Amino acid sequence: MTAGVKRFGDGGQIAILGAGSMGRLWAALLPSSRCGFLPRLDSLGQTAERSNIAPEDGTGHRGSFSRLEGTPETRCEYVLVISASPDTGVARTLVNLPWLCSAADISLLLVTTKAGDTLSALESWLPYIAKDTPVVLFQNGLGSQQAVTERWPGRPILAASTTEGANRPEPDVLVHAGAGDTWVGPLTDSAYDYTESVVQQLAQSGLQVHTENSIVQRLWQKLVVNAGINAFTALLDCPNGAIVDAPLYRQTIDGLCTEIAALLQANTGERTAPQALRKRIEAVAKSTTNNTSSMRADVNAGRKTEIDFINGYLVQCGQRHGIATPVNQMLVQRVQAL
Ligand SMILES: NC(=O)C1=CN([C@@H]2O[C@H](COP(=O)(O)OP(=O)(O)OC[C@H]3O[C@@H](n4cnc5c(N)ncnc54)[C@H](OP(=O)(O)O)[C@@H]3O)[C@@H](O)[C@H]2O)C=CC1
Ligand SMILES: CC(C)(CO)C(=O)C(=O)O
Repeated sequence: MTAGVKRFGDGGQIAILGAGSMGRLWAALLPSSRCGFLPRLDSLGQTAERSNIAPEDGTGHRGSFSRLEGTPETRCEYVLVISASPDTGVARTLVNLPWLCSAADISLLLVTTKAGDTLSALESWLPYIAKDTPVVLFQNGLGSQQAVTERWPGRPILAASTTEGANRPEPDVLVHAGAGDTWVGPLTDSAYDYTESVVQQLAQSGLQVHTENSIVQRLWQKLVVNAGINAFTALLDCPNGAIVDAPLYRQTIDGLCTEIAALLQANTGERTAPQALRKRIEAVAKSTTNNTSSMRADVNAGRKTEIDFINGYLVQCGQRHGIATPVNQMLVQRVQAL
């Protein structure tokens, strides 16, 4: 592996695939002259059929995106509400960014779809994007990242793990609800040389962005917390802090942490006692006591949850390593039944 820092077109476009809460947050804070959203190609089927032009078979270097030729540029407008800083109070800014009609000039791709949508969203766009364009995956949980790197092992693919919090109380309002940290690191071999440059570019947002060469380890740390909080909040329909007193949680958390400790060791080599994991989960539940978790929000809005990439991923790991995961299985089944 070479140790150099790869420069890539700093003047190129930063394209965001997934114009939801996370995508809109980064888009609003990165330099606006360089940012735009990639539309859903599935919703543009008619345009694609009419143009009748196929992508350059996997070379991705064609420099233009024929499918959307003739499509007028449309804009995505929303209000960014920053309630993250107790010092500055609430600030509002109008954001107006393009839906991109061309993939020609993309020098960095941020993927902010939900975990379950990531592979198909990338399947539709990557054939048009240059093969040396770094792709940063922002999904929570694990499993979707591996699916992407197995599908495109030669591309520079990175992952981000973030504790930023964003939500959309209304379609055209994006609330930056909690300032946090974002760690970015390489998943594929060719991504190593891009990491510093990607971190520098993301840091232009003003958010705290750090290089993390052990990004999978970092994703596991977040997975542990999500596995111990999200499903309980969805099943109990309560804010994060309320789970710790609920009988369902109190009766199953030690069993859950025993499963996670064994899986953590089998997958990453990290040895952490189940009690320490429980402490970590409860510290986050208490520090985010009034939060509605993403899974509770998804269930209440009738959306598909990310359970398959959180407790469901742990069940799959258990099957691979011969580790029993009855509590994780119970949580997956019960959330799926909601
Ligand atoms: N929000 C947060 O605070 C945090 C989120 N994360 C993680 O970030 C990821 C995104 O979360 P979040 O932003 O909240 O989710 P959202 O549901 O708000 O956004 C996902 C977006 O992806 C779009 N999308 C889905 N499929 C496609 C496709 N094929 N092509 C183009 N766009 C597509 C959706 O479009 P449509 O609206 O049309 O369905 C939606 O706008 C998740 O994995 C989440 O766990 C991590 C930390 C914090
Ligand atoms: C840490 C936690 C539980 C905060 O709400 C989260 O990441 C989520 O809701 O998905």
